[in-house]
This record gives sequence, structure tokens and C-alpha cells, in this order.
Amino acid sequence: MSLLAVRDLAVARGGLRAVEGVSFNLEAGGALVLRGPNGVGKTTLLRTLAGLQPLVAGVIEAAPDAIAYAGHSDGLKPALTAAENLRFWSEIFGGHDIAGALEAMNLRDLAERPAHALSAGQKRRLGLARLMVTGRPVWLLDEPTVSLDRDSVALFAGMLRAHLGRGGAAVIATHIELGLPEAEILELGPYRATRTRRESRPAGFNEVFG
Ligand SMILES: Nc1ncnc2c1ncn2[C@@H]1O[C@H](COP(=O)(O)OP(=O)(O)OP(=O)(O)O)[C@@H](O)[C@H]1O
Repeated sequence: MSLLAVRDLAVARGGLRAVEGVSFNLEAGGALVLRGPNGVGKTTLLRTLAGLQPLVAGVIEAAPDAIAYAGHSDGLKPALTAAENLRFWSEIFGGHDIAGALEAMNLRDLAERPAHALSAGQKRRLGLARLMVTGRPVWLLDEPTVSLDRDSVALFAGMLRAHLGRGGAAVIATHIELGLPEAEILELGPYRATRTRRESRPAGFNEVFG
């Protein structure tokens, strides 16, 4: 079943065309990794897929309410505790349980701490845990591992794999290998997009993500 289908998409930022010729079909369990140099248009593409800005050309087809977007900002309410932040988002997205989200990103011991008193990596973990309570199948992730230490990257990779295993899907802009051997890679260059290869496991990979 297709969760997100994109045909010949062109996107722009600040009035300038970023990338064009983007086509892919994401099914349940599918992951697409966006690669490309700084400024090429990965964020612009994700923002367009999330409906945060209009497309220039092409077609985006997604089921209604299928998409959850995690951008550069963690989107936290600083005065609310970690648990209250998750409850806030859960109520907006339909009342999903927050316990699994706290567990998935190792936040149980920080549940009662206000978000403003979390470290950068802890805030990022909370921002990513938010995805779990949305209950949405398609995760659009913009550099999700920024500020995460090695163990937290592994936690997040596990959470993402579990999401895919449950029939979810993800589009991920990342400069690091996330340990998703089944992921397709979309290399973005100026004004073009090229499907190249699947993500491979580098030597020694299992030490971090196994
Ligand atoms: N708010 C903005 N207004 C105008 N132009 C912008 C804005 N934000 C980004 N741009 C420009 O749009 C182009 C695409 O930027 P984008 O953030 O999509 O790239 P990226 O591939 O995600 O980069 P990075 O790897 O550095 O995160 C860049 O040339 C950038 O300078």
C-alpha cells in the first residue's frame, strides 16, 4: 500500500528553485534517505512534503493525516515537563499513550523535568519521542540525530526500525548512516534528484546499531 507517492516534484525556497525531478513511492515499511550537500534543498523538500510550503510543480499524494514532521526545531513547550509536552501532543493527535514514547527515547527519568531544563540532546530525544504519540504512519525527519550521543543515535535507530516494522514509513535527511539497509537513497544535486543505492552497513556498524 502506498503511503506517500511523489511524481516529478519541483520545490523552491526564497523564490529560487531548489531541486526538481523528484519521484518516489513509499510503501508501508519503506524508508527513503535524502542525501546531498548543505543548501541543496533537503529541508525545502521535506517542508514541501509536510505541506508547510507550496510545491512548484509535480504531484504529492498522501493519505489524509498520514504525515508527522520533525524539523530542526524540537517544537517543545519550555514551561511544560517532558511528560506534559508528550501529553499535549498526544491530545492534539488523538490520545495515544505517552509511556511507550518515554520508554523508546529513554526519557522516563526525565519525565517530570521542564523542557527548558533539558540538555540539547535530551530536548532532541523528547522532540523525536513526540513522533510516537502522533500515531501517524509517515515520518518526515530533518537531521534527526543532531545533538544525539552515540547511544541515543542507536535508540533512535531502534525506534525508527520499530516504526517501519509496524507498517510505518519515513523520509529522512541525514548525513550519517542510520542502519537501515533496506532504505533507498535519493541523492540530491542542484536541480536534480537521482536514486542511487540502498543504505549499506559500514564496517563495525553492529557495534553501534546492532
Ligand atoms: N528562509 C529562507 N529564505 C530564503 N532562502 C532560504 C531560506 N532557507 C533556506 N534558504 C535557501 O534555500 C536553499 C535550500 O536550503 P535547504 O535548507 O532546503 O537546504 P538543505 O539541503 O536542507 O541544507 P543543509 O544540509 O545545510 O541543512 C539554500 O540555498 C538556502 O540558502
